Amino acid sequence: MKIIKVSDYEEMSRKSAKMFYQMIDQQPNIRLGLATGSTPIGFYKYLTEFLQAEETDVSKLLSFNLDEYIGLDPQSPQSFYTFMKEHFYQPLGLNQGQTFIPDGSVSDPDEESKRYEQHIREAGGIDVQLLGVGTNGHIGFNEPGTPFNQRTHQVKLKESTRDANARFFDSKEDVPTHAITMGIGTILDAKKVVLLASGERKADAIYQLVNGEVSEDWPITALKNHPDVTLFVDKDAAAQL
Ligand SMILES: O=P(O)(O)OC[C@H]1O[C@](O)(CO)[C@@H](O)[C@@H]1O
Repeated sequence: MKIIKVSDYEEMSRKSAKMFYQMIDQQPNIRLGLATGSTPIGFYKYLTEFLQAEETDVSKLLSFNLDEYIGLDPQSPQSFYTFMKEHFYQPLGLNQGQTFIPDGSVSDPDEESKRYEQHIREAGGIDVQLLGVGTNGHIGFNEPGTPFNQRTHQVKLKESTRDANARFFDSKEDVPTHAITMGIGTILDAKKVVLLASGERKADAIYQLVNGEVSEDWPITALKNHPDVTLFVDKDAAAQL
């Protein structure tokens, strides 16, 4: 694992975005795996800026998001689709034929999970997967205890995760109880993984990734089994290293 220690959120966002910019520039038909949450907001801002400044051709890239809540209309303000539209798809003018995210509004989320997994496979897999990490070490919505070989599937969210994400909703009750997420097996199939971690809330998870044993108790430790992981970590998240 390559560990890039940076001073703060801003530097993490800029440096990781520069890395993605260079990969897109070199491989215009790259298949990106993307993430939502507070962590990558700065990353998307810089990546959009770099691509626009260089007038990079983004018409051939494909993007696949990690996860989506079940029971939210894609157009609802809290859906991960809306997040992606605002931070990445619209600023770059990406079209619906190149941006993919599980549809959490369907009547059969298990069927949707299978369809999504198959879609990734048919596209040839993911070249580089961006990840954030939950305070309990979750990646995507793969909570502690998730088998590492799982593919895209439906999950029941931990109350701690619903609490952590309640800030995006009017009240905790509005936070969906379930989601569709790429499985850890799906994530590990990406050729390259780039993980962003900022802030002291992430320090335990980063400690486990770098110094802990591989264990389903900390889903992030699955990345120890991947041959090409780059971690961008700021001072606060690296506090226990
Ligand atoms: O970046 P944040 O908002 O701290 O969230 C951390 C993780 O939680 C999730 O948003 C899911 O709860 C992940 O997608 C993300 O990587």
